[in-house]
Amino acid sequence: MFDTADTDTTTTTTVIHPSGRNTPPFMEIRDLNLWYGEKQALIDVNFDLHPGEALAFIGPSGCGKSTALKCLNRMHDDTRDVRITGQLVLDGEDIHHPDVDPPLLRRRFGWVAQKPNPFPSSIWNNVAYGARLHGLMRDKAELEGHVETCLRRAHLWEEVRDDLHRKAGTDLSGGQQQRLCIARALSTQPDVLLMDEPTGSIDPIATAKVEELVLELKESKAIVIITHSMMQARRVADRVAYFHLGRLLEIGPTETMFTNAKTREARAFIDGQFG
Ligand SMILES: Nc1ncnc2c1ncn2[C@@H]1O[C@H](COP(=O)(O)OP(=O)(O)OP(=O)(O)O)[C@@H](O)[C@H]1O
Repeated sequence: MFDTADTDTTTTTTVIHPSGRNTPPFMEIRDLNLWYGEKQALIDVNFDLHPGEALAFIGPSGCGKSTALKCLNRMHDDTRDVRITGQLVLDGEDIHHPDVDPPLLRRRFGWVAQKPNPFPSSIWNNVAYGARLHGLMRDKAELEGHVETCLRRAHLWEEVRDDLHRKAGTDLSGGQQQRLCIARALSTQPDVLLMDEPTGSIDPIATAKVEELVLELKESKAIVIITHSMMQARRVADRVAYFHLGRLLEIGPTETMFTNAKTREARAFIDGQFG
C-alpha cells in the first residue's frame, strides 16, 4: 500500500520523558522478533518503557499491537509454535533468562483485557486473589485494607462497599466490571499496567472513567495501552507507538505524533485514511 523507501523508521535508544523527567527506562525492548509458526508477526521492534508514562500502541488491525503487548510479561509462554528473538531487559536482565521466575515476573505487570473478565466470585475475592496468591499481605486486616485501597484507586469503592461479599464481580455493570478488573490488576502491586483496548466494550461514560484512571495511575506506574481511538490516545498517552505490518514504524511524544509524524503511514493512519 505504501512506498516505504523514504520512511524514517524511528527506534528509541534514548528517550527524554515527555514530562521532562529524565528517568532511566523501566524496560528496554531490543530487536524483538516473533513468529507464530512460519508467520512473522513482529519484526525488529525497539522501544523503551519509562516509569510514570502512558504509552499507547496504535496501528491497523493485525499489525502486531497485542502480540507486542503480550511479549512484555511473557504471555506467549503457553502459546504453541511461538518463537521469540531479541531482548526484553528488565532490571538489567532479559526476562527470558532461566533465572527469571515467570509468575514473579507477571506479578509486576497488571493485565486489563478488552472485555471485562471478573472471576465468578465475590467482588472481594476478585481483588484479594492476586495479593493472596503472592502472599503480599501479612494478615487479614492488612488484606482488608488492601482490597479497599485497590477499589478506591479504581474509583469503585463507593459503589460496591456494601456488597463486597454479597455480590459477584459478574453481577456488576460492564463499566463497573472493567474498573473491578483494574482493581484486581492493582492487587499484585504491579509496576506496569498492560491494557489491551480496555474501553473497547464499554459505554462512553464508563470509558471516561477508565481514562481518568489511566491518567491517575500513570503517575505511579508505567502504562501501555492499546487503543483504536485516536482521541483516546491523544487524551491519555504521553507517547504513541505506531505499528505497521509487524514493525514499530514510529514512536514519539503524543503531540508530535499527532501533528508532525515523520512516516507517511503514521500520518495517514492518524488522519483516518485507513484502519
Ligand atoms: N495465536 C496466534 N497464532 C497465529 N497467528 C496469530 C496469533 N495471534 C495473532 N496472530 C497473527 O499475528 C498478527 C498480529 O496480530 P495481533 O493480534 O498482534 O494484531 P493487533 O494489531 O493487535 O490487531 P487488532 O487491532 O485487530 O487486535 C496478525 O496477522 C494475526 O493474525
